[in-house]
Amino acid sequence: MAHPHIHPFLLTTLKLTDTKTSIMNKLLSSFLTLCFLVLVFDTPTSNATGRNMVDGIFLPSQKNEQPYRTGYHFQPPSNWMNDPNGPMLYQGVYHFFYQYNPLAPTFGTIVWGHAVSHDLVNWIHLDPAIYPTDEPDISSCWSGSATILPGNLPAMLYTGSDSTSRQVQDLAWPKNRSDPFLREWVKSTHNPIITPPEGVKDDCFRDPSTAWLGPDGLWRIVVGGDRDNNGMAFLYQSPDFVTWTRYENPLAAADSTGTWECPDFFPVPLNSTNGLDTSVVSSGSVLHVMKAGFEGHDWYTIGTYSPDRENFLPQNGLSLSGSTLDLRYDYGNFYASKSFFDESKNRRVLWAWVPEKDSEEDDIEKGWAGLQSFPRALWIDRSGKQLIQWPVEEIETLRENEVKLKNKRLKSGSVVEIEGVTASQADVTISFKLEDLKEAEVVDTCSVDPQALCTDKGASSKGVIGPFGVLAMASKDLKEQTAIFFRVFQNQKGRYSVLMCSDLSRSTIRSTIDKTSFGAFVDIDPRYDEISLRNLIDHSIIESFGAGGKTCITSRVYPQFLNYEDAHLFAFNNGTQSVKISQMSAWSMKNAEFTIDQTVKSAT
Ligand SMILES: OC[C@H]1O[C@@](CO)(OC[C@@]2(OC[C@@]3(O[C@H]4O[C@H](CO)[C@@H](O)[C@H](O)[C@H]4O)O[C@H](CO)[C@@H](O)[C@@H]3O)O[C@H](CO)[C@@H](O)[C@@H]2O)[C@@H](O)[C@@H]1O
Repeated sequence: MAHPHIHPFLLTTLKLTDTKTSIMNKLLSSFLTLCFLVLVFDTPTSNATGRNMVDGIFLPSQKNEQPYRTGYHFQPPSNWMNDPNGPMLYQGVYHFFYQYNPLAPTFGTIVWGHAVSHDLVNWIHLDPAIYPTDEPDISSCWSGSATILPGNLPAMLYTGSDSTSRQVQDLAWPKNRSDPFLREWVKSTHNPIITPPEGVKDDCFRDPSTAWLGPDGLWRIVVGGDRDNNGMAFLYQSPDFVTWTRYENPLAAADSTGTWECPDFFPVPLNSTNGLDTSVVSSGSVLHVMKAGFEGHDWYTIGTYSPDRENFLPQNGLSLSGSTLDLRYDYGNFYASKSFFDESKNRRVLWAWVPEKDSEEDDIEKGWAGLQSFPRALWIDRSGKQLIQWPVEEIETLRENEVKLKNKRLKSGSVVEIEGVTASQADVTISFKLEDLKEAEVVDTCSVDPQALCTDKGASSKGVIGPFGVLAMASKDLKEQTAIFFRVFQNQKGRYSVLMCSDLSRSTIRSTIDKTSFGAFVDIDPRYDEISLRNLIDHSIIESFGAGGKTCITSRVYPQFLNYEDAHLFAFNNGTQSVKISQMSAWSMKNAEFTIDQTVKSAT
């Protein structure tokens, strides 16, 4: 089916009239809804999505038709998706919005896709919630965040790209608060509520955060941007959510990072895995996290926020910058993340965009691009120095057919198949016990880049203690394999370091794929701690969690073998010293349900 094109329509119409007539809004609204419905309901036979649909439920793709679509990671039925937006819990329903181009599997005019869930696992797709209608967002509705105001009123702040591509901040409200799915949204008549500050380029000012309420009763938000290429989180305050005043100093900044995208700022309690409402202030037992996206990664630092002085002091005293700060949520493909406080389970939940690593031509061919990470709970490590991330517990409802292993020695050079699991859609936890560390290879780990070390010493490069780990999404003959592994080093003073790698160099024999490997150190002492690894494998995505979520690496993989019954899973050890699998549990994962809301269906 030829996809209708929206851009000329939108742009010409708005340039000609440049007004806010309700007729035009209705026309645009109907047109966008129609485009969405046409695309969504084209899916049963469409090769673009590879999904069949019965009674509004997407069934797994025909075997081999769409090998890279996921079984339990969120994605829309088709087309382009990037950042997660405005996640929240409202009347017991989880809402997830996302940057979405309903018209093509490539970046374009962006609307807010919308889906709801009762468990963060199974999702109901709704019509797009926010889309270009008026001058303050006529070119696109970009990223933003939800805040639940007193009286249980959700407010959505987002970036509008106007007709001159100026980035402004806009506000939208639900049209009908008694609808728990909040299907329709209306824009504030005050839009734009914030315009770029003087000295900030029009296209370097975006992505408002969730607001927090200061002890003085004023709301605060941060907005990402830069001045002269120095990235920063501009800080604003408001008494009413409509009138916003900027503080002179940004809440955080770093030199030469370029524009900060999607800043997130939230409190974390010490010595607890719980989350906190965004308005809780720092105290002896509460610290704050500042996160920003730049240079293609999400960076964070932990520190103390003083609302009275209106400043944030990173605990390590360094500025938030890629060159000086080594804290990242994830060391693979994981960007533009956003968290929200889930009061039903007292936890903070994190989402992130996991971009494609194939070519744009490949995306056009498959009819879609972009995944979301599986929602992760996030809390501060006992050390107080870093965050821990772990898939939300609801994921366990998808597990079936557990396969276990205990006290299995992996001799040097061994490759052991883990049989009995659906290797293309699995949840695998494994713990390694090391016995003798004295012979660990000597490397000056302080001066070495872990990603470069992983690239240099991939899974096939023999070591002493490691590489050991798993080979996921592997073909039977191992010509294609993604190795997620550890390798232990010591420095001249005998201090041990554990390197975690995702070696993508042999993940596919296809040539159009970016096969850059990833790596990071894991902050554990292998003399006392076993080394654990969890992998969420889902066709073209592998989310890897080292040491209980201390180090996370998300990878995209596109093996050439097309029959997913041909995917295999192995444990391996390519070090000269043997290692022991103290325990392993692997589950096949059922498909999550992705359905279409009845109102969308009946509207056709
Ligand atoms: O949807 C807009 C919102 O998304 C954010 C954060 O993701 O801005 C993204 C941005 O560029 C999207 C774009 O790719 C470029 O940026 C990516 C990440 O920032 C890079 O990974 C990529 O290499 C860059 O090319 O995605 C398309 C294809 O990848 C490409 O055409 C886009 O440029 O959107 C803005 C407009 O393009 C640009 O300024 C941003 O970097 C968030 O900040 C927005 O609210």
